Amino acid sequence: MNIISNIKFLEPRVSNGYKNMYGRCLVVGGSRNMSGAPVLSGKAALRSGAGLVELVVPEPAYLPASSSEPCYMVTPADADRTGKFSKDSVDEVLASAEKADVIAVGPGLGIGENLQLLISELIKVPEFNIVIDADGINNLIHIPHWPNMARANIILTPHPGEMKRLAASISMEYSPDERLENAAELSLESGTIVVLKGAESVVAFGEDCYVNNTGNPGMATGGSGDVLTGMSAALWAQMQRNQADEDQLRNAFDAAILAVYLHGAAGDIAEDKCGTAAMISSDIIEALPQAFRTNGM
Ligand SMILES: NC(=O)C1=CN([C@@H]2O[C@H](COP(=O)(O)OP(=O)(O)OC[C@H]3O[C@@H](n4cnc5c(N)ncnc54)[C@H](O)[C@@H]3O)[C@@H](O)[C@H]2O)[C@@H](O)CC1
Ligand SMILES: Nc1ncnc2c1ncn2[C@@H]1O[C@H](COP(=O)(O)OP(=O)(O)O)[C@@H](O)[C@H]1O
Repeated sequence: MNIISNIKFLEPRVSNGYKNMYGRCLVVGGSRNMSGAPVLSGKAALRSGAGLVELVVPEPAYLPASSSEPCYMVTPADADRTGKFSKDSVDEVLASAEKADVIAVGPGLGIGENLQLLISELIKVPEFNIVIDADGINNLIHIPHWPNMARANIILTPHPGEMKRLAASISMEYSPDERLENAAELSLESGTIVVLKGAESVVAFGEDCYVNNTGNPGMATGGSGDVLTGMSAALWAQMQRNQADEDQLRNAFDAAILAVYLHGAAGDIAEDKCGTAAMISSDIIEALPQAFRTNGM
């Protein structure tokens, strides 16, 4: 195991920079009763510097998502009777995905066969860079032999409950107390970057592991993982644009480390302002500008 402590920050923007230089992020998520989750991811992606952010959500989530923030674009897609993405929506989502530098999939998606089809179509595409979180993970585990099927570059961001399910899906031993070992093994077995969330989140790229020291228990509130998802996508989009390095998984690793660090730093700023009990996920997004500025970005 190699413990990594180096954090790569974003390069300063060039004076003649324009939005396309800073990456286009797509958030694929939402359902009738979880329209807030992709909104949190989309807002966090904007506040983390993505040049363009698009949300694609099933039709019942379109109005709440589009009225929550004017700075991202929202595309409605076909929904089934339960208010989740339908089978017909898969091609609509793929059309948006082809335009994106990084795709974040999962927040508020729900679980079902159509969603498993959607995820399997996304992970098959070698050119795609994908952050898979929340119900993205809860669907991924139902796709037989998913690590063999995956050709895209992938960051997985499980909380400990999701980590346990991911481990079971590939017949991997799981022990809640061995966080570094679990994250490293899942990364090696699946060829993905793994962010195992919780106090002292672990980011693993095979045997290379980073252990985070920012954040606090006030972040144990609904939606704070959705914020991290949007941040990871935005930082990855900017890092791939700013580096000649073609190794997308290395870029993804650097982006995931920076995202986890800044997410915790913003959580600490929100805690100073609100306290641990009263803070909510939106407070973490509000604290992002200060977290970026404190770190010279
Ligand atoms: N405003 C919204 O629309 C929100 C939507 N959300 C969405 O709700 C969906 C379900 O996410 P959940 O995480 O609630 O559901 P999950 O079913 O993934 O997780 C809940 C279960 O997992 C286990 N678990 C969760 N966190 C754990 C931890 N830290 N340690 C150990 N076990 C743990 C527990 O057994 C728990 O009952 C996702 O799509 C998510 O994006 C949530 O993020 C909350 C906010
Ligand atoms: N005690 C804690 N200390 C530091 N960070 C925490 C703590 N509790 C939760 N977090 C962070 O908050 C986020 C919670 O994510 P997650 O469990 O996916 O929530 P949700 O599904 O509601 O969005 C993770 O990034 C996690 O690392």
